[in-house]
Amino acid sequence: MENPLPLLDDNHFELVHILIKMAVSLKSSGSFCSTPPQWLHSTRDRILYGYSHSNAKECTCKKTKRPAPLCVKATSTKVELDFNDPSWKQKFQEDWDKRFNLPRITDIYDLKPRPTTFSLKKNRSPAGDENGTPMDKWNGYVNSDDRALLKVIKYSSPNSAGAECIDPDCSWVEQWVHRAGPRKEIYYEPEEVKAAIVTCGGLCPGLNDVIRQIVFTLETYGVKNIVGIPFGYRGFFEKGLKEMPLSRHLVENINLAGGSFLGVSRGGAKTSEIVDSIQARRIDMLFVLGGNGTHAGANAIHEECRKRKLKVSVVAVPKTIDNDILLMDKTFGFDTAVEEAQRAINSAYIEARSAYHGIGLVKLMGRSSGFIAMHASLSSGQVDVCLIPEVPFTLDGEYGVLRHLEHLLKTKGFCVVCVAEAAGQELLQKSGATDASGNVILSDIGVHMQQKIKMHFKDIGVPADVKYIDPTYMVRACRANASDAILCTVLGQNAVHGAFAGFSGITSCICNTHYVYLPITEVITAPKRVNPNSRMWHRCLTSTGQPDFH
Ligand SMILES: Nc1ncnc2c1ncn2[C@@H]1O[C@H](COP(=O)(O)OP(=O)(O)OP(=O)(O)O)[C@@H](O)[C@H]1O
Ligand SMILES: O=P(O)(O)OC[C@H]1O[C@](O)(CO)[C@@H](O)[C@@H]1O
Ligand SMILES: [Mg+2]
Repeated sequence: MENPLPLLDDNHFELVHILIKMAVSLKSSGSFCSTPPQWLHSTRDRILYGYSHSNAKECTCKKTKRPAPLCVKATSTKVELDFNDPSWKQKFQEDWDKRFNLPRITDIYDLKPRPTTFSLKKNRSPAGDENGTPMDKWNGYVNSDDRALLKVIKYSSPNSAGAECIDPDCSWVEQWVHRAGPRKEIYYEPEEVKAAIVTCGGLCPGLNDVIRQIVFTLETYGVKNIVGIPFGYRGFFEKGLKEMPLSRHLVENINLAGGSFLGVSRGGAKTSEIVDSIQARRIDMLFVLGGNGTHAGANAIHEECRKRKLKVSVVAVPKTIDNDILLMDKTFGFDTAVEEAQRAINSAYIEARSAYHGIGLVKLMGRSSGFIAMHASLSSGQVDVCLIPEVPFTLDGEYGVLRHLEHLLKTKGFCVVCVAEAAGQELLQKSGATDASGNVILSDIGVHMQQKIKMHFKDIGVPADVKYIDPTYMVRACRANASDAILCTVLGQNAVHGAFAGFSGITSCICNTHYVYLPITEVITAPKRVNPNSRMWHRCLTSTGQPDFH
């Protein structure tokens, strides 16, 4: 839903028709390699939406042979709607409910729930307090039918800024998702549970806060056997890596430092070996903290457990400074990364402001999206040019960035540029290299721009003092700030409530300011990217005052 296509006139219908056919043929060939359209529409009022995907198997598009951001294999969920059909909304909603229904262990097991052991009323047992008042008089539980609305804006036109529409009229359609939190009934005997926690991918502020809250909440339920898997998925099969027993006492202070108490790693996604290990270790609940790749891995583990009919709940918590996971307001660590990034921008500003014809250049992380660069530019208010991968730009020529920098030096005497690491990749030579997880290693746009700026001003005979700052790992190796610490606390606690409620293959996240569970399959179809038609990007442009660079 990030980048809805504009309404098309009849002249473009043929094009849309071809696009839809391509989508269908790609789908039927079982492989989707570019960011899939959530929907396409035309003046003939047809819609295709709701592609659901299983895990990435390969990272090159079979059809185009081009590398894909997150190469995925399409599965069978697809609905074609005819907007002339008066019941299209109902059909949409039925399909929506199916897609967002949470997978649970009772789908494969015939299990009876038991009353929860989670109670914040210390003097009462779940069966009732000493006076016989039953716990169900305590309104502290979430009803399994509770829902939160994923979207709350009613756009009256598809041309409204940032509009996310389903039909050509942009009709209001309710999109409900499942509310997170403790249930009155649970599907595990806490005393018998073995729970494991694993942190994968790159570092991210808040990992320790989430680990800590998961341990606290498990203990509140009465779980005694809690372990940490060291160094990501690798810890499941790498010989010599031993699981770490965890307790409230052990993790009490880990949130005071950045990093991961358990260690992280990339690569080594061997689902069957991981599930062999889960089986051998008799793990009942697995909490997986990570980004897009980790979620794809968690879903593969969940599917494999189902195939083997194992009673295991796999619950993910979305971690990434990049904020590039679909549907959710933000991932934990993002806020802190933005705050740190802002410090780098501030230093660049001070350097540039104090130099004669100073140009401060800051490169910020973000593997496939420009959220950190956009938000840090907005929060600092000191950036004159913000460049993100979602908005193409040119450096040279009349409308290029360099000409604008000339103008800024002339008019205000200095300037600050913030560039996202994935921006302008088309201007650079690609190495084709990938990291251990199969992620493309990006070419260095920061160094390239630094050289281009220096050369340009030398060529035109204008002095320019370029100061380049690449804060790299500094933005993610720090401890969580206050807002992330709260997010981590809630997401960690909810992850445990979700596992006890018997869900598996879900992620614990925040949508539209409410805490919810989403099926992992719905959040891994593609990386989330900045919508250049969103109000946020427009606000960033208002703040920087930059023109279009093409
Ligand atoms: N499609 C996939 N299926 C199964 N496992 C995967 C998949 N993609 C990645 N993984 C595994 O998930 C782990 C983390 O992946 P990755 O390195 O891409 O980090 P991430 O979770 O996306 O986080 P970050 O935001 O730091 O990049 C790795 O061990 C990787 O092998
Ligand atoms: O930790 P590594 O392998 O250097 O990866 C760096 C990447 O990880 C992230 O920090 C998180 O995905 C990206 O912003 C960055 O591109
Ligand atoms: Mg990733």
